Amino acid sequence: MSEEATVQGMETHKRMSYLHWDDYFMATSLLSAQRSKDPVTQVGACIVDSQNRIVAIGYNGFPRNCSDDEFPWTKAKKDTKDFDPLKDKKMYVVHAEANAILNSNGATLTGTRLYTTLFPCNECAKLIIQSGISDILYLSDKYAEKPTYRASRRMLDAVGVGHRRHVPKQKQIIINFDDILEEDPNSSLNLNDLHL
Ligand SMILES: Nc1ccn([C@H]2C[C@H](O)[C@@H](COP(=O)(O)O)O2)c(=O)n1
Ligand SMILES: [Zn+2]
Repeated sequence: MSEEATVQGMETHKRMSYLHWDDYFMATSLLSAQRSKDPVTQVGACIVDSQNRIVAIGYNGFPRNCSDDEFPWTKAKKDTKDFDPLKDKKMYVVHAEANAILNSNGATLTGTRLYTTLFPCNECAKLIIQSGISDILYLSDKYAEKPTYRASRRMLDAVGVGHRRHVPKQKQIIINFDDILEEDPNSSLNLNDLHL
């Protein structure tokens, strides 16, 4: 039997396949990460208040007006003879979590939750603690053993900021613009004509 009960083609019950809150906010973070120009790791973050309202979102990128085409997206290799620390993206990138906090535009973040696609580093942990965020949900912890992430965990644990890996309820969420356009008789837009 289908999830949505129907009588003579009319939906009579609420739709059951709606997104769970945590999946919704993590998906928002993932969507935000898609804005990142970082060729290796795209990170997205979303801050949510106790009433499940999105306060701010962010992704990793260079500071405003620092050109994505002029600043380097490379990682400088320390043990090479032409090592140049100024050619390393980490000198310039604003992390997704930091951008989300900055994008909150002065709203109080006390007691909010941060959804992030990657566990926060130590610098972001400092900002998270100082801004009053009380819980972190993350997807990946791929750098867990690096000192910056161990320091992050140490600070978060010391002050009681909760952190847990988000286990998605849904395996995937498909966004297909075509689905909406196909059911709209007034749409003259043909997605095949788009220049992406
Ligand atoms: N929690 C984090 C961790 C990292 N980022 C950013 C910083 C870089 O743009 C990228 C990591 O690059 P990789 O070392 O994997 O080449 O992710 C962040 O925004 N938030
Ligand atoms: Zn960070």
